[in-house]
Amino acid sequence: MAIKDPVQEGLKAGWQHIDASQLKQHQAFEADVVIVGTGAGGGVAAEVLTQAGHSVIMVEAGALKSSKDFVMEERKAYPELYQQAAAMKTQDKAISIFQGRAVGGSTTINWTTSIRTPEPTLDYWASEHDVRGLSADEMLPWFEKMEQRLNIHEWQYEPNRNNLALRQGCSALGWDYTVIKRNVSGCWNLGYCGMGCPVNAKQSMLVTTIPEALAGGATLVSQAKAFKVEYQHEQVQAIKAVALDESQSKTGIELTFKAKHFILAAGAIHTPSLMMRSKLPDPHQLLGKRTFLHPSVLSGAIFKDPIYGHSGAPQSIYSDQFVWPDNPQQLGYKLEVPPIHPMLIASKTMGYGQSHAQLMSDFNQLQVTIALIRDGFSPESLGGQVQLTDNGSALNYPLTPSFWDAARRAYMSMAELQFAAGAKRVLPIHEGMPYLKSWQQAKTEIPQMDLAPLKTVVASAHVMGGCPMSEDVNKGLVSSQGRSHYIENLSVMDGSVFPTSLGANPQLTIYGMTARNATLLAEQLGN
Ligand SMILES: Cc1cc2nc3c(=O)[nH]c(=O)nc-3n(C[C@H](O)[C@H](O)[C@H](O)COP(=O)(O)OP(=O)(O)OC[C@H]3O[C@@H](n4cnc5c(N)ncnc54)[C@H](O)[C@@H]3O)c2cc1C
Repeated sequence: MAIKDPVQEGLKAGWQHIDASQLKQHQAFEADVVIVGTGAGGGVAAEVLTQAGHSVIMVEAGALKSSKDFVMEERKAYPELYQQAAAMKTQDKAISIFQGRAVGGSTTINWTTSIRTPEPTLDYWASEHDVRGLSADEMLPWFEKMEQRLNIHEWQYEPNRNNLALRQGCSALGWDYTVIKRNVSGCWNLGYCGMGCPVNAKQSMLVTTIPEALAGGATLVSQAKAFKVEYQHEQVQAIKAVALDESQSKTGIELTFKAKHFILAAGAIHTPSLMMRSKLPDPHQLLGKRTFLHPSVLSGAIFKDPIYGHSGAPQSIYSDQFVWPDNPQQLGYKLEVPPIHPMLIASKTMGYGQSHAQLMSDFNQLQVTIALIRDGFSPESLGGQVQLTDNGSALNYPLTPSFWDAARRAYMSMAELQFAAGAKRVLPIHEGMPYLKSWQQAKTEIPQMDLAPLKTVVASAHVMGGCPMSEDVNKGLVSSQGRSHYIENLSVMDGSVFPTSLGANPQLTIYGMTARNATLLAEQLGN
């Protein structure tokens, strides 16, 4: 069956796409609006502004790939579509970070879970961070608009066995669980969303908003990495970028982008580091601080029957049983499962030699539950700080006692859940931890675990914050509409504007907020 490939079709139809790796001369570009980054924020902003009649240029460091390149192989997907070939880590190497680097950004490789911003999070932003206009009622039409645009619906089919175990455990224990809404259309239930959707069912930016913007006359410049925002008298004059080749090396070609208005949408870590490198005003020293990760701990479980966690929609059930604990000083955590692919699991689990070989030989029976810890809601949870390095940036994210307290509670919950779902053995993913044979044993062993950076496996696919929004300049660099407090013609529209993490997967929050903010910007810019 022939797969419809909107990217190849668009290119044939004459989209304005410039692959900067092929340029032989320095070049200058000009439009009404220049957008840096084409992920959840950049993609939506490009569509909204183009539809409002503005000329738009999208500048993207990654390459333009399409379903013909998505061949369901980790060895190809990670180097081609992920930041640092999916091996990115925090400065002390204690947390693995997954982020996209391709046209479509992280949406090209994400797992399609689509959740509105939890109401307590929006309330907290209003009360503690002076965010205005983003209450649940005010955001409702924007979520509805994006849910319709990206075909976001509850997953109609039986969960794969990895997710089923999460549901069974919750049912057995009487815990809350929810069927996940996904942004897919005609999904084949393959399970390879994280390697780029080979059948274009995932309604990522790559096949929705970016094609719409390009069909409406926008220009896409791929393999072009912005390195400097030049400004004078509270106005951005230009953004400078370098062309990159396939191996991410600079080709020596420089690009200059001029516009009436500039939008930074390079994602958390990268938007703040671009702003830091450009020495944009930051009188209250906020830039790059309060970068959040939903740092996640993992629990493996071996079942008698195969789980085949690589196959089927990667996420279709979550549990919010523990996200909002009664004690507000405690960090809460959301329970989900990840897709289980061999390289991902081999590199994100512990052990070596026999113990690792044993784990990998049980691969098809392996169920994995993750607990995403909701960071940023208390003085004990300040997140990380982006720091510039000689060749880029790094995130310094200290794991604090309040994180370890949540991690230990999360290991307990996950083990209880997995045994309740019928697991034969449970393995908290932590250096030296033996398989636990019963919930009784887990209750004895988990409180003794010597949790520590590099011993405990911690990972994140949700990078947020670092350029917070607030109406109070002491707390935010941009307004609740994403407009810079200091530079008149600069906005930020991506996950970096979150004042805290969310307690939910971030893509729909970014879609909804950007739809709102880009619509307001389009009005402000006039026709
Ligand atoms: C493996 C994985 C699974 C995920 N699963 C889910 C999920 O199921 N549900 C969910 O809600 N969220 C999920 N997420 C997270 C979600 O996709 C992101 O939170 C969201 O896409 C972030 O949007 P953004 O616009 O902030 O940045 P991104 O989508 O990351 O886009 C930023 C873009 O900017 C580009 N860029 C960076 N620096 C520069 C520069 N200097 N010049 C030019 N371009 C630049 C990058 O290459 C990238 O393409 C997942 C993420 C990953 C990595």
